[in-house]
Amino acid sequence: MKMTETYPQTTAQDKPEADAAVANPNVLLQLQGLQKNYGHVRILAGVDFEIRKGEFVCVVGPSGSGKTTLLKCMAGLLAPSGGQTIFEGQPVTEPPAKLAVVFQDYSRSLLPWMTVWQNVELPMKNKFAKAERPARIESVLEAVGLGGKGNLYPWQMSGGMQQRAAIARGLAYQPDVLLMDEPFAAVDAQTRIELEDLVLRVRQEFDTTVVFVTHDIDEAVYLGDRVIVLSGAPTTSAATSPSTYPGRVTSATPNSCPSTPGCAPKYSN
Ligand SMILES: Nc1ncnc2c1ncn2[C@@H]1O[C@H](COP(=O)(O)OP(=O)(O)OP(=O)(O)O)[C@@H](O)[C@H]1O
Repeated sequence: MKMTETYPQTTAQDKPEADAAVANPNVLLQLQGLQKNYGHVRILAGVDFEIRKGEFVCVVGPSGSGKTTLLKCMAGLLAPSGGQTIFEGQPVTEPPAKLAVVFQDYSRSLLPWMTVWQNVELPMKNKFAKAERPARIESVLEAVGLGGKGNLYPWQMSGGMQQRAAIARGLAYQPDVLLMDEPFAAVDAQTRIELEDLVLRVRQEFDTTVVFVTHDIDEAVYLGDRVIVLSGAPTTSAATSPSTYPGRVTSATPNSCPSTPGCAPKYSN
């Protein structure tokens, strides 16, 4: 992707926290005072939090609070106006190769002239040898309930099936972190429930770190090991809490959260 915005220049001396992220190998993503203005309008006014390996973290906030903006900055798709995102110890200045995004609008994220199989295979071409791909594609399609449907085109499938295909594409690539931007906002209530459970299941199966943006607090509490609450714009990370959903099985270590600085409940405004 061609980046059209210029990233603020920083030096190693400006960001001692980046070194801290390198020093703590469990920290995968770190947002440090992330700011974003559109023209003179400030949307993100300094957002700070960190994501550890294996966590499923939901980011929740009201409409217009800048959730999509935040996710795009994290993904390197949008340059912040200030602050930075550190991914695996490096400042994000372009989309990192080990990061995948699933967007809300599945109808525009899958390429309509390619079959589901081809859509899933596309990003894998830069990472996996040709011989490795079929088994992996079959396994992720099976995991998302699209086993045997690889020959269908997106326009031959329901909205829920298309979003399953988009999730499969994100997983097949085997990213270190999967960012999901309100991925179920456009599907019906029944499909949404199925897809929520699907995401929890495949997250366990593929041991993926997930950052899931939603405006739905119930969905955030149901899915997340941890929920980060954004204030309204100009937005800060208003609170971070461990989820208390009973019976939660995770591959991460959320119980350690309350005793660690980034996880402790935090009120910054
Ligand atoms: N490219 C842009 N140029 C100018 N303003 C923008 C741009 N993108 C988003 N905005 C504005 O920034 C604010 C935050 O938008 P954003 O889509 O990030 O919020 P959101 O929390 O994801 O909203 P929603 O939950 O409704 O999807 C909104 O007021 C929006 O109109």
